[in-house]
Amino acid sequence: MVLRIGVIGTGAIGQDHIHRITHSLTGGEIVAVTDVNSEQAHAVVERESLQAKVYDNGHDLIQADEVDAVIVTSWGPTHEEFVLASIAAGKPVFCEKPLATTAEGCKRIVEAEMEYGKQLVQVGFMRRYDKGYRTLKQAVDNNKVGEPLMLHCAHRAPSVTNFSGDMAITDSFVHEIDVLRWLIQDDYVSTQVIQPRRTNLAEEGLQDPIIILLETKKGIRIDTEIFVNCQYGYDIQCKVVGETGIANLPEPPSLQMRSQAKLSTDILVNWKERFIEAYDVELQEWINSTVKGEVHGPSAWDGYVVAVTTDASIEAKQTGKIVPIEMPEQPAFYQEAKAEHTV
Ligand SMILES: NC(=O)c1ccc[n+]([C@@H]2O[C@H](COP(=O)([O-])OP(=O)(O)OC[C@H]3O[C@@H](n4cnc5c(N)ncnc54)[C@H](O)[C@@H]3O)[C@@H](O)[C@H]2O)c1
Ligand SMILES: O[C@H]1[C@H](O)[C@@H](O)[C@H](O)[C@@H](O)[C@H]1O
Repeated sequence: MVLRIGVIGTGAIGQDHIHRITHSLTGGEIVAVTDVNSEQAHAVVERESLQAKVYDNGHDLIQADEVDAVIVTSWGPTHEEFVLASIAAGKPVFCEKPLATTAEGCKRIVEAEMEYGKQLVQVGFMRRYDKGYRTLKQAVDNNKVGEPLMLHCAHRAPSVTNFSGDMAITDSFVHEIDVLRWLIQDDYVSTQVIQPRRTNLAEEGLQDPIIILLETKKGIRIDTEIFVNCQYGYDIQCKVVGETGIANLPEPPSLQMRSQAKLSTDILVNWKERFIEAYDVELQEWINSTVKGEVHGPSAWDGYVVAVTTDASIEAKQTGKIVPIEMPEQPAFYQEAKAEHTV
């Protein structure tokens, strides 16, 4: 069976997902698209040679008979409304991060999905599909370094544009919030934000870098440096310090050169390249599980946990205090589903 997919939002990542589903992946076909910039939506259909109808708006696309499943890649503040509409229509939906811009919004989605009675929502946290993170998780799960005690992480980008306010947390750190919890199978209990000396190379008003300190239920301490104007490259680091050893996130493969009296390897400069394979695996696994009527990837509950942790971290940045993260118990509805699948 071919999954007939409608895409809401044909901007940067929407175009990437359309391209990979059409040219690299199997089992999915883009049959409908929409964007508030309809000229762009038409241009994408033409450029990718899609047999797809361009809809006036996301709601009509969700209702369309030919659409089996929905991908939401519009701006963050529009996600909640399209995910809720997909649930109301009983259609599986893959939503790029954030699931909603507030924890309350995510909660509304969780409640709607539970009321519907079946999981339909997957959130686009692609790091769980990265080969490096999967290798690291295997080592942790197989007790290769003993019980994890501390994690030292970094999320660095050469530079950013239009990054303001708390986007280092809401746009960047959200990936660590999701993937680290998945990696160590633990929940966060508090967060603190340290603001070191500010780089002169950040846009006016942006505090860069920041260090975020998370504590988990088991007492694991996690420090993450977010530095989005580091100049030298896009660099994601994760080191798990356990009772008997240390496991590092593997570096992306790169040619080692000996030249001009130097031994060197390149560092990537953009996130698309760094996670290109992860996006492919993520969308392929989403198509495969959706056809079976299942959700295997990051759930609406995971999206909610990220939003609660994000809100607490913003408060911690604003107040300079250690802020408790109060998370309700995960509903059985999500626990049962998780027990059956691994991602
Ligand atoms: N998982 C990741 O690593 C990752 C990477 C990049 C972006 N994202 C997320 O994907 C989303 C899109 O990011 P982007 O970089 O593609 O942004 P973008 O601005 O390039 O594209 C968003 C598109 O959505 C359209 N749009 C906005 N409101 C709409 C509406 N109501 N209906 C239909 N279309 C609408 C815009 O016209 C635009 O074309 C964001 O939420 C972003 O955080 C995730
Ligand atoms: O910090 C960036 C992340 O590393 C990427 O994976 C994208 O999510 C991008 O939107 C963020 O700005």
